[in-house]
Amino acid sequence: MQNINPTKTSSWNALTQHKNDNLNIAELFKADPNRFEKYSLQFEDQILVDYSKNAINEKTLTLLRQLAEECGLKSAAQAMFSGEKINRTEDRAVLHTALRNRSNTPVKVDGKDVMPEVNAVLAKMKEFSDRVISGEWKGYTGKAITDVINIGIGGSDLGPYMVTEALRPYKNHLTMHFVSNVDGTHIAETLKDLNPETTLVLVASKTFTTQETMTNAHTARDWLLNSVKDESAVAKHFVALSTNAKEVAKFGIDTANMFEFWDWVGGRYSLWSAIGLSIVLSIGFENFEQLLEGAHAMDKHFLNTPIEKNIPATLALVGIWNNNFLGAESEAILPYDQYMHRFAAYFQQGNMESNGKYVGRDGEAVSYQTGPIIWGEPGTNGQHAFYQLIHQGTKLIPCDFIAPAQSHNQVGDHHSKLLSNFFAQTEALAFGKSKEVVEQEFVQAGRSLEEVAEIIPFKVFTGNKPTNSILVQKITPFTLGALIAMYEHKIFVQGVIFNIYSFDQWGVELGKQLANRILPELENNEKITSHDSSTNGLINQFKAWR
Ligand SMILES: O=P(O)(O)OC[C@H]1O[C@](O)(CO)[C@@H](O)[C@@H]1O
Repeated sequence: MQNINPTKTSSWNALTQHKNDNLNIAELFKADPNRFEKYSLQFEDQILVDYSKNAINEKTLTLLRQLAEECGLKSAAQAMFSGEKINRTEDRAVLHTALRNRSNTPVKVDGKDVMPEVNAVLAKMKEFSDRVISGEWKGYTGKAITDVINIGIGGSDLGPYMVTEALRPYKNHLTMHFVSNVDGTHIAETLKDLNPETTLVLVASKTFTTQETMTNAHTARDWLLNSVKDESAVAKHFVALSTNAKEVAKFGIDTANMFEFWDWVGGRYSLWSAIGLSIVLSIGFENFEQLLEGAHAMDKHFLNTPIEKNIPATLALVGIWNNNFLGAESEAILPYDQYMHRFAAYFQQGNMESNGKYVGRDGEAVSYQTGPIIWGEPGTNGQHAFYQLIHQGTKLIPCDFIAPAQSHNQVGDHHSKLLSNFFAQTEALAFGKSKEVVEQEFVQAGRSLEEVAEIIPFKVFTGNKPTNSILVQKITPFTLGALIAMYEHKIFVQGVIFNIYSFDQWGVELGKQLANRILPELENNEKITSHDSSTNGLINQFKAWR
């Protein structure tokens, strides 16, 4: 991938000037009755992306598209899809798109087509999951599996957990559990009600060396062996999802029970790989295939659609406008769908671990903002918690509102009420409420303006808060796959323009290193003096109190 400092492009300069036009969303709507038609896009007649409620006009979009071109977006996308080693700092290709390459066209890494291996692992996942779901796979004492625990963290947890929750309406009889935290409470609370004879444990770890996961996996293994007291039981109750056969064997899992993936799958992009086995066990292989199909359809859209109609690219560019020119520091993802309650958490890792970088592709510190802070919660819960600040605070927080038109649970008028909130919020954020309207409302309520003069300012909403509305016909495996891929590509486009390496994560290493240094210091009662005074003080107080 090329090394292009975005701030040195002519479009960046022009965008900086254009910011001074101080676009106002309400005025833009007043001036153009066709704004929705112009600034909304449809995907396969199932996903509508309305980005019209942003402070953008034709000039903004033209300049942003020019920026993408000047930063080499097209060739970068080709490079990723064709297996070039765009993850330079780890010398790896980035091919989560190959995992869902339903067209099965060859994709080469170092001259070797990866598709036969991808298909072989998918076939193994199908065969295994069919046996577990049907009850043919028996535990050590001959009983069928009733519960599955996925032990993993980060990308080996967030993706599978988010998807199994989002697709709960498709799930079968198996009960899924996800254990990620090294806090013993997580595994203890999970194992408390489970029967080892009917529990299957998936140890999900790309590296198979992650402290949290390996600690939880050993605890689960001890729990099983305490109950059945025969090492051979492990083969019936433990499988590994990993790239590291050597460590899997060391742990005691037969590599026949290992579902492989490869170093060209980034952890936070791995739910499409063997890491998705918990998804397959939860909703069946055919539904998992639909998830892959949806993502593949979005991949093709991203790769082949001109930038004017390209959904991930458009969302990325509008995001850059808000982040780099209007000064927004964060972005909220707000699903109006209870099943999608982990969607924001999933893309917190997806986006922040990818684009939370301060060093550009030239090895120098960048002089501009890179990835935004991602946060969010499901719809109306957020309204009663943090929306106050989005509406009337001093910070600009662009929001993505996501909602299904059809609910999986048609309970009374719940869905109309939910969606009325979904529509109302973006309208309120964009258009606000002027002083005149506040006064009018008081007058209509029979109050005199003198009497209420003091409180009027507090009731004014300035509006002009940017939002995207993403309306999905129904959350199905296919549309969910497409939605996830849409956000993945948005992150990719932004990383290209930020001129950073989006697929490494060196920033998580220092904390891990220091924790490994501190761990032995906690194993005795000696006073610690090897750190700064704060860290020494905290460790010593911990030792006194434990
Ligand atoms: O799958 P593994 O190797 O256990 O890693 C888990 C997570 O840890 C990280 O490396 C960050 O600590 C993530 O990128 C990854 O998703």
